Amino acid sequence: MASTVKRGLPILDLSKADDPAQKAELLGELREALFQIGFLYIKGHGVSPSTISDLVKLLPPLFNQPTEAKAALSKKNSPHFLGYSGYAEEVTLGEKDLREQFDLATELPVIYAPSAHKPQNGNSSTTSGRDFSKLYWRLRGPNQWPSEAHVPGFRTAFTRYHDAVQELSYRFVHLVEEAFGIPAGTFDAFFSKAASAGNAVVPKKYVPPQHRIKLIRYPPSPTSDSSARSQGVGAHKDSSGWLTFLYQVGREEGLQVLSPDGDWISAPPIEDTFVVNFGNAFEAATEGAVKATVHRVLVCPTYTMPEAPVLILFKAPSSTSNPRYSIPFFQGLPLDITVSEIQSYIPLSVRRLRRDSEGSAHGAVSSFLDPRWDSLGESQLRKWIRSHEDVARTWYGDDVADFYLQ
Ligand SMILES: O=C(O)CCC(=O)C(=O)O
Ligand SMILES: [Fe+2]
Repeated sequence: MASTVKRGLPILDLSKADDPAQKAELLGELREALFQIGFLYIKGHGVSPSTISDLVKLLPPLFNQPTEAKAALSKKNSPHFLGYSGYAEEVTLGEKDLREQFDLATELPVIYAPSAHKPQNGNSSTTSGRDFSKLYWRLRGPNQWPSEAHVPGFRTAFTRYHDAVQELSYRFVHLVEEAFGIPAGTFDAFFSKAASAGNAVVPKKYVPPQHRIKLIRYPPSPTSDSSARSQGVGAHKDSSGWLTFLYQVGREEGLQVLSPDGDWISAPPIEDTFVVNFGNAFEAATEGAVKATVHRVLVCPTYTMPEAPVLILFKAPSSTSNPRYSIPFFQGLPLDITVSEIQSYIPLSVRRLRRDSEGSAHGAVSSFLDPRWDSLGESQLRKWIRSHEDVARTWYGDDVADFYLQ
């Protein structure tokens, strides 16, 4: 296992899926990546270059808006924790994250209904019997869009990017299912798509999930001491969703991945690729067979050599003065889904592959398995409240905030 990781993080070419002669090879590579490191690059992903560049070129104007315009989009306005957070407003592992970000999501209306146990819109065919007075439904709701005057074309470019990466994420999940040896489409029910024929599980109807996309800017490190790289975002497992599809903009490095041996491996930007990793829910669903791999971003004040020498041929050294931008897409799951429900979709043959966590730097299986947090929505609410206490106190009140902050 270690030998694979030491060769560098795997790069999988998804276009092999279209060629019957190459598909088996791709699925073999995917199985290895899933069970050995849980962190990989994909190329041949099918998202058009213009869809990516149309959003990427709006990142400087988005972040360079006047301070008041950004403040007007603050997450503090949003019970859904959607909007802008300023530089160093978030904390990971007790330390400030030196980045600023816009949190956006699939554009969806409010569904939370505090005094009702049934949806008020009468759309009972997909949602019957659901209790929308549960507080975690309040996480779901519309975006705060920047104004056309400040960032012209933003909503159109963002929506096109969202839709394309959503499509990629669904296609990729089908490959994961095949790599697991279960029918492609088994997890379609989570995304409110009709499950494919041949799926033995009778799918429950879920409310379509809301995917979240962060647009992040890491300013260059404030220190010129190259040994003192600062925390862009502290070591963490992704907790927002099922899978993460990260686009790293430009050439600025900083992303690092914790290997099972406890070494930090660089995950530099590679042109025309997305990085894929797995969230806490995926780790919990597979009982740790696929890890929610720990990663972090260190902001570099000076150029550091990438670990894979071949990359140097294709890259100019990073400049010290460029900010680093990145765009993670967190594939959402229905908020009322429970760990045991998700697990019922995963065959025992996969769950048995759990590596012994003892002695592994990946540590024990996610706290998402904690029975106190019955549904995904419950664990998401806890996560958002813990990272944005001010938003929580404003919109959810002190009792709720105190409960989840304990
Ligand atoms: O900026 C990056 O490259 C990674 C960001 C990340 O891991 C996160 O926001 O969860
Ligand atoms: Fe992350």
